[in-house]
Amino acid sequence: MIKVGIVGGTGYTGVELLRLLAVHPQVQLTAITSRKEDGLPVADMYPSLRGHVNLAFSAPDKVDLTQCDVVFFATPHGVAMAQAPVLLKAGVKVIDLAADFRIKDLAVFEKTYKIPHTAPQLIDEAVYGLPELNRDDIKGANLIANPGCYPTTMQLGFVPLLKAGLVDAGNLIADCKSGVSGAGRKAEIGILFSESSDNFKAYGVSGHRHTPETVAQLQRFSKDKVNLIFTPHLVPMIRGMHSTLYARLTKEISNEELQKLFEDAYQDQPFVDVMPWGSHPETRSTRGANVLRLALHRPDNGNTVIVLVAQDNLVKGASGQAVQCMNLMFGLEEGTGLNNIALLP
Ligand SMILES: NC(=O)C1=CN([C@@H]2O[C@H](COP(=O)(O)OP(=O)(O)OC[C@H]3O[C@@H](n4cnc5c(N)ncnc54)[C@H](OP(=O)(O)O)[C@@H]3O)[C@@H](O)[C@H]2O)C=CC1
Ligand SMILES: CC(=O)N[C@@H](CCC(=O)OP(=O)(O)O)C(=O)O
Repeated sequence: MIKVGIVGGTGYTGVELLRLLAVHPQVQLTAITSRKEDGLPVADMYPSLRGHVNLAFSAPDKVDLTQCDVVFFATPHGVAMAQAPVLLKAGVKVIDLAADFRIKDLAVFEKTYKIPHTAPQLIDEAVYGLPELNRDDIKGANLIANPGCYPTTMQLGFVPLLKAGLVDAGNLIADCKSGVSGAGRKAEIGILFSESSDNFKAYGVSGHRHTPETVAQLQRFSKDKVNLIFTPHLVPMIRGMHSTLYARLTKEISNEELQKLFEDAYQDQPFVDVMPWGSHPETRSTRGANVLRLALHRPDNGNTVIVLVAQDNLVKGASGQAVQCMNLMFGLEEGTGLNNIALLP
């Protein structure tokens, strides 16, 4: 059994890890930290886990995480970088759901996140945890930088087009929407019920921290310089993310060939569903499941291709993806514990 520790067990991605790992056949949940809820049984806070998780939260300084085989950091940016060096030295694998190791360029990281990096020596060693694009490296990794939720949708939607050299890399547009759980479980005016329900707005339009992460990853697949306009929006739902991606075709290609390009790209990828041409993937069809659904459109058969992408921000956009990485790192079948179907309706 893999002994698992979770730092930040009270937050949304932390408890989503618990939901997935509590029924994972190869995992023994060993330690779950919370600074505020030291001693509280996990199931008292999250009754859905009654009968499945018998642990209590522990203050971070009261647990020895080096007894674990792998530690997930479901914490704000800056926490994993402080603890990863000691854990890695002790032979513990680390999966960070935050951004500490996602950006390889230290100056870009520090400018984007406005914090100094305290473990820059680990940045090169970290592997970007998007299995569909990085599977072999993840298998051999000790330190995973789990992707951001928006970047997952943008990469899986744009990469087949960029790889095939079919679109103008300098003119990519992503119009994305997230449910409110994307902002985490914290008290903040903008995510109060009265502010975010029955409401709809864009945010981060002049610059969002997911742009540099996404551009750097997309650039790996493009000969031409990538330029991305990314606009996130907050939608009045709890879970779910929908991205509408626009790219300009630069070569002659039929709709059938475009569809085949995506079907071929993802045919061996169990967690990416390429829907029939012209479909409309719904966030509801991904709720609680580690799946990303996408579909292609081309208005009036012109030179703009639109990729619609839907996922659950907490599962394929965060904790499910992290478990997918863990499975690969420990030589397990990639889908172990991740094959449940989305909620209906
Ligand atoms: N929500 C989402 O959809 C996604 C989130 N992410 C990323 O995952 C990470 C976690 O997000 P999310 O679960 O939403 O966040 P939450 O705000 O819901 O939870 C944060 C957790 O971290 C703990 N924590 C906070 N500060 C510290 C600290 N200094 N040391 C140790 N523990 C700390 C908190 O518990 P306590 O205060 O009790 O210690 C809490 O359990 C973030 O980096 C986020 O950007 C990535 C993809 C999607
Ligand atoms: C709705 C909402 O606020 N979403 C978050 C994205 C959460 C996430 O995936 O971001 P990181 O892991 O990179 O912090 C935001 O836009 O900041």
